[in-house]
Amino acid sequence: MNTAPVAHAAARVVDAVKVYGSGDTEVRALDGVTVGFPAGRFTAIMGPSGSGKSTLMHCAAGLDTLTSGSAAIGGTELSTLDDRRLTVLRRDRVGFVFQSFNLLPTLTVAENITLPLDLAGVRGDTEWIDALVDVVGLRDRLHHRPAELSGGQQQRVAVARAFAGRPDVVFADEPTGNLDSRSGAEVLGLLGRAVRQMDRTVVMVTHDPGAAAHADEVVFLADGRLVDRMQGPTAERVLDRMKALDGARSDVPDHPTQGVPNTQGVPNTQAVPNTQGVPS
Ligand SMILES: Nc1ncnc2c1ncn2[C@@H]1O[C@H](COP(=O)(O)OP(=O)(O)OP(=O)(O)O)[C@@H](O)[C@H]1O
Repeated sequence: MNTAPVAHAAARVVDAVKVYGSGDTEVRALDGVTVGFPAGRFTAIMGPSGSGKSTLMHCAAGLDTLTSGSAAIGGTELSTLDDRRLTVLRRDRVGFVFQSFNLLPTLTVAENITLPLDLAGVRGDTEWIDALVDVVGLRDRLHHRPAELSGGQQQRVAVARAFAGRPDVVFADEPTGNLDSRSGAEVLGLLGRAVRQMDRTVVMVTHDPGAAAHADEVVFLADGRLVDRMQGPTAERVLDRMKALDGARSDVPDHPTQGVPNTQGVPNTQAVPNTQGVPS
């Protein structure tokens, strides 16, 4: 498996290690992950519960720091930034979409979309924002407040807000977790369109093979390690891969040195399970 950083990565981590706690309570959430998220692509991060997906996303996005290794956004090493510069980088160069929408209830749809720009004191590119409003299909809702919208519409506002400042990369953490399947598919379609039609970059954590199938590529984590990458995923292939990872994990107590089965025929050099940090 090729784990070298991608040349034109919008974001990447190299030899990423994240350890929570110490001594008996130590959890090695990331155990030497090297992965690049290519610019202009939609990448999904999948893996069993507790495999380190959220930790990887948070560290790659500058929301949390690594214990060792490095993380970069668009060529800027995050470890070289003090807190103020890191805050500015997150504000100006990273967009976020969370499961819980995180809209401000007192602001209108239009105000929520431009909030990051308003906080930064910049006007933003009005043509770009206008185009975004059409892409997310909210033109007739611009003066509504979040409570007057469906969950799917609220998440579409959050998607528009994430892209409003043309960030280097948008990180989405289970963006369809609170949506019914139809609204979820709409939001995933939007993320895909933003990447393919508007040349954006998206990195999405998901549990859902159907959601991952909207991505260009899926990276799989198991026990804090990168164990596989899949180009052009389908829900069926992702599901098969996840079943293999889950099966491997349940084998861990009996076979502590056994690697994760690899159904893709890809050499699997990093697949020794980490028995630390695996929730029961
Ligand atoms: N703040 C924390 N303190 C201690 N341990 C943590 C902390 N955050 C995460 N962990 C542990 O790190 C490991 C990876 O957690 P993480 O949330 O990244 O996994 P995940 O793949 O996103 O899981 P899920 O799919 O269940 O959301 C788990 O064993 C988890 O219990």
